[in-house]
Amino acid sequence: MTSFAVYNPATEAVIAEVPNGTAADATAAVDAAAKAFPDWATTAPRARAEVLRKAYELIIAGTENLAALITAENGKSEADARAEVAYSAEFFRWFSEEAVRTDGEYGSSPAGGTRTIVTHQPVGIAALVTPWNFPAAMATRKIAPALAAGCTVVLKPASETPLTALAIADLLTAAGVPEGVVNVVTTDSPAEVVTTWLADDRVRKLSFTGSTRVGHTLLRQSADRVLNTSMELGGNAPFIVTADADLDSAVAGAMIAKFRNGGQACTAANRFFVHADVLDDFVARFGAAIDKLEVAPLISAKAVTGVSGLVDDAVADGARITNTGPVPADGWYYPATLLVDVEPGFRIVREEIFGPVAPIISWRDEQEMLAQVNDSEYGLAAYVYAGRLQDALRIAESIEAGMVGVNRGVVSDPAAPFGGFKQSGLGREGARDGLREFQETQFFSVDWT
Ligand SMILES: NC(=O)c1ccc[n+]([C@@H]2O[C@H](COP(=O)([O-])OP(=O)(O)OC[C@H]3O[C@@H](n4cnc5c(N)ncnc54)[C@H](O)[C@@H]3O)[C@@H](O)[C@H]2O)c1
Ligand SMILES: N[C@@H](CC=O)C(=O)O
Repeated sequence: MTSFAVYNPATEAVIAEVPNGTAADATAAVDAAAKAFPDWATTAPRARAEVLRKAYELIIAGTENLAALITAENGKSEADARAEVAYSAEFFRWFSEEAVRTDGEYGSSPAGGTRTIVTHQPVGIAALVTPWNFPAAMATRKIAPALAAGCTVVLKPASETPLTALAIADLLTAAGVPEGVVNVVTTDSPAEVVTTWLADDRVRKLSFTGSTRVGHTLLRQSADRVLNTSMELGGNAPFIVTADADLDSAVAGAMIAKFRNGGQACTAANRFFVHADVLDDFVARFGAAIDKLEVAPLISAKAVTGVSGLVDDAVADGARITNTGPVPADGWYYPATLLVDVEPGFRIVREEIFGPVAPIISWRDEQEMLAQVNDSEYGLAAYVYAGRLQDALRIAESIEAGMVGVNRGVVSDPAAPFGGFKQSGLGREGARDGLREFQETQFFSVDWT
């Protein structure tokens, strides 16, 4: 088999070569998953739960190793990498607890002639496709519920970050996951591998996390077999600050919502709507924090070009750069940047930045601001900072987004249903909803006459 190179974004050096999987490897992975499925699907829920719990413990115990791997291939800071390891392990703990809650329903028909028993079956072999920005968590957010439900999986990690997925697969084997239950195919020809899976009748589920652009393609391909799909796609999160918000708290939240993972998060605040009465104060405080912020590198040279093009266009349209943070001379870096005098129609406001740039829009009229907030094909995350909870909730309820941080800059939580409205996706991950994505609902209609 041929191989492809994995790079360290901070040094641009090659750090590993991994197998370059082909269509034949994709089919071999499904063969293994198909062989393992009958036993895993009928393994007692408690036994599956204990394997998942062990996986949680092993990931936590191996935090330093896994975090170092994430930093090496993704470039994120050590602190962000450790936080990601804890977050990714948590999916195994949460779904080990959900695996044993095998709920169903029992009812009777209105006329009384039948009894209805509703149950949930594992959907079958699931194809999982994940991005590079959270190489551990985006994989475990799918693997944990799939295994809890009794599914076996084939996983294609992003070609930029295959090492973390391979390390997680090893940890799962050590935790007692049987051979064939989790099968990783690394490749730099994603379409070849994923198309093979989508065309294979034995694959019953696609769970994809990545861009809306690739999501469109995979949804079209999935239509041919009416494949069960879960899509976690792009975002364009608004961050709203009202006139009476606690500005210290809003700036602290903005730093997390914008700069966690260097802005390379689907949930990253992409456009700031700050009330005109507090605009200068907010910009001064946010700018002071940005001046000191050293960001991690972006994932690639192409990503740096993309972010810098968005900023250049915004400046050409009339925006002003008020603050920038420090960056090293080498590596794929773009500095933390604050932009003011931004208008809602600018490209930087309409597209996902996926980098450490914060564009600020000023507002006075709440309805006008909400219309601008909702004028987007995306609807993943949003953030609201307001002094009165009822104002925050009124605004939150008006936003077309699946997740709203209310006076906080993070929404991610394995126990909450993560997902988006509109073109940000279909379905939810985490919580009980995440388990349901890997189950088929079945009912038995029982004669009662
Ligand atoms: N909603 C969420 O939960 C969530 C989480 C993380 C990232 N994202 C989104 O992911 C994007 C960034 O990640 P990315 O750049 O890795 O996304 P991407 O869409 O380029 O790639 C995602 C995955 O799809 C694969 N892929 C690419 N082209 C393909 C094709 N033609 N056929 C099959 N597979 C293909 C990639 O190799 C990778 O594994 C952003 O838009 C971000 O918002 C969303
Ligand atoms: N930020 C998201 C992942 C998307 O990038 C998360 O926290 O799960």
